[in-house]
Amino acid sequence: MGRKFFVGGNWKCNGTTEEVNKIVSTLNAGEVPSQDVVEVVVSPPFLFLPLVKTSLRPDFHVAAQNCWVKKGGAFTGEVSAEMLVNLSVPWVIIGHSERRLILKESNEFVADKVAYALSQGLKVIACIGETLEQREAGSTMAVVSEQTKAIAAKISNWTDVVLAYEPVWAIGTGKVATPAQAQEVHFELRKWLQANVSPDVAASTRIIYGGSVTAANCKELAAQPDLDGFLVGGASLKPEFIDIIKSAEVKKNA
Ligand SMILES: O=C(CO)COP(=O)(O)O
Repeated sequence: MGRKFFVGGNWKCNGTTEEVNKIVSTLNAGEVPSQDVVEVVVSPPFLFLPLVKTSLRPDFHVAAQNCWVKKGGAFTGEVSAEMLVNLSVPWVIIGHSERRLILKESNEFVADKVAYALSQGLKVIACIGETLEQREAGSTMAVVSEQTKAIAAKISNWTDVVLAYEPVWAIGTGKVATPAQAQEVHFELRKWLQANVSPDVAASTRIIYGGSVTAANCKELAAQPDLDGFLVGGASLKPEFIDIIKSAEVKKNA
């Protein structure tokens, strides 16, 4: 149903000006499939967004890693959705597990952020995912469907949403979900969208996987039918990010 492969690079809280320039040069020199085949979005820390935006090749786009939950104002230390729009930053990552767990962002708070960012015209990479404890307790689907339900309750248009399934136990651990494990959750999430939002939204919304994705494991994951791309952490800071982008070809040839 024409879900374009999506590869996001989440740089998290990493980088100096020199390192950022180096990553951008590598990305700019990379030979990757055309924009018709893959959408590439990199997410540097706020401070580097203007630098990356002006120096990055035009077929790649940028995302912020967070934004404030409502209109800006007296909220020390926050960056508003309006500011991102003002700087022509098209995308924002919301609800990353590092923010949910370390900064205690609740399902409702994340959902409010998603709704507000969309209302301002931003496109949103909304992150969900279970912890190891939750997986071992057999509550993976209960957890990710609660997280998705909170978002679904507050938005009516999914066109500008990419859902990122990132099992917490796979993030930064080198312990990637197996293709079957990822496919199972992506399939269930799509089924959830079909039953609780609409068949159209289920068919058209991209569900991407994140958690220890590398050049070595991306192709097998990309081949899974309900997996529409990746949100890459550590490997997005390295030249192998180009190889991960190229895994979009797997889909094209599927
Ligand atoms: O959290 C992630 C992307 O948002 C994944 O991080 P890693 O690829 O470093 O495991």
